[in-house]
Formats: sequence, structure tokens, C-alpha cells
Amino acid sequence: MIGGQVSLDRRQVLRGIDLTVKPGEVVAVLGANGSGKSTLIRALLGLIPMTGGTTLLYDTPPARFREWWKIGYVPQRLSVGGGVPTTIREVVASGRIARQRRLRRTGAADREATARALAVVGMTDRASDPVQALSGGQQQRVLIARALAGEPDTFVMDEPTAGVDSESQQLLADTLSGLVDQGKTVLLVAHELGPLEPLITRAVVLRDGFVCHDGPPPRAVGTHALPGHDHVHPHCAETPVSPLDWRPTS
Ligand SMILES: Nc1ncnc2c1ncn2[C@@H]1O[C@H](COP(=O)(O)OP(=O)(O)OP(=O)(O)O)[C@@H](O)[C@H]1O
Repeated sequence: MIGGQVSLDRRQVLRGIDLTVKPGEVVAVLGANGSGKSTLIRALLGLIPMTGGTTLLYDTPPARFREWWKIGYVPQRLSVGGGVPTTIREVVASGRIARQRRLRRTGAADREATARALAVVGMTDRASDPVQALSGGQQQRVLIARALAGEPDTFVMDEPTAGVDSESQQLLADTLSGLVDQGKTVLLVAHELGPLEPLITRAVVLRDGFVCHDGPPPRAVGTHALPGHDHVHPHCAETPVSPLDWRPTS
């Protein structure tokens, strides 16, 4: 395995990862705390620099990628800067920005998509409240709504169900299920798949910055995550245009 590498604070966190997400896949990135899952997600999207390897978004390096509306990113935490009160609706509506730039208009479609996304996460009644006042799980639901509002082709979600109650997890699973039926692609980090489990078509298990399993979703993660378990390495050449593609430099 030689591929994408990331060092943080002079410590190698990703040690060579070769990962291609194919259109329509629902990929779960699993692994212990500190195994590198969030780092992998951020590096895949070009949000942190790599010390080796290449990442491509729809066949384009992140620096040249212009079609950000295609990707809905749910980060692990909401960061609202400046101390300025921001409403839930404003955060969710910001998921439309990349799309508006592309279509050069703001209008009914944006408002409707925002309202739909708020309803999906059960936040319609609280849309005018400041996000700062929300609990961690509620903020996570707002981040999910922001990604949904953008109507992307590919969802990249870093622990979307962390701290989210079981009813909201089920709602997310049902929503993603509908989107997957429409052909959307999903890459998500999770500790507990919960209601998302039936949707997962492929599991990538990280261990200490390496991929130790890449293939069918493990029934029992503990067993399949062991090093030495059969590895299935996806081949970049098999895909038409891959939403997320990380190729090693030769
Ligand atoms: N900004 C940073 N500077 C230095 N080290 C970092 C930084 N961010 C993460 N790390 C280290 O990189 C390793 C991987 O972190 P990462 O957040 O990718 O793990 P993870 O698998 O997502 O963990 P978790 O399940 O706890 O979210 C950890 O050892 C962490 O301490």
C-alpha cells in the first residue's frame, strides 16, 4: 500500500492510502480513535496538505476544482466565527452558496431546498434560533441539513451521527436511503453505523494510518478490522469519473 500520506505536527498520521470512491457507492470509513479517519476525509477534499500522494475530486485536483456544489461536506464540528449570532436557517442556507454561484441566482429553489433540509432534521420550528445555543447533537443535525440543502451529488460526512439521538439517526438513514436510490454517492466516517448500516456498500477500516480492510461491510467490525484479513483494493481505472479519487504518485 503506497499512496496518500499526511503528517501533522511532524507525526505521520496517514501512511500511504489508495482509495477511490466510485459513483453510487456508500462507503463507511471505520477505525479506532486516532486511526486517521477525519484526517483522511479532510485530505481527500484537499482541506489539509498531503506530504505524499495525490487527491482528485471528480478527476480534478482540489486547487483547480470549481464544482464544489457537487460535494456536500459535513464536518465533525460546527465552527461559527466572529461571535456574530448566526441563525440555524442562515447556516443551512449557506449550503446553497456554491450552487448559487454556479447558477448566478438566489430564489425560490434555494428557499425551498433550505426549508426541506430544515424539515428533514426536525429544525423547522427553531430555524430563527442562534446556532450557538444548540447542543452538540443539534448542531450536527444543522450541519447535515446544510449539506442536504446544497443538493450535492456526493456527501462526505465526518461522524454525522455522533451525539445525534436515535430518532434523528433514523431520519438521516431514511433520507440518505432515498438519495442513494437517486444515485448519490456517500462517504462517511462512523463509530457506530446504527440505522445507517443497511445502506453501506463498502467499508474501509483504518488502523494507525493504514487501510487494514477495504471491501464488504464487516458484520463484526472487530474481526474484519484485524490486520491480515483479506484486502480488496479498488482499481482507479475501473471507474468513469470518480467523485473522490486518491492516487499515489509514482
Ligand atoms: N492538527 C493536528 N495536529 C497534530 N496532530 C493531529 C492533528 N489533528 C489530528 N492529529 C492526530 O492525528 C491522528 C489522527 O487523528 P484523526 O482526527 O484523523 O483520527 P480519527 O480516526 O478521526 O479519530 P476519532 O475517531 O477520535 O475522531 C491522531 O493521533 C491525532 O492526535
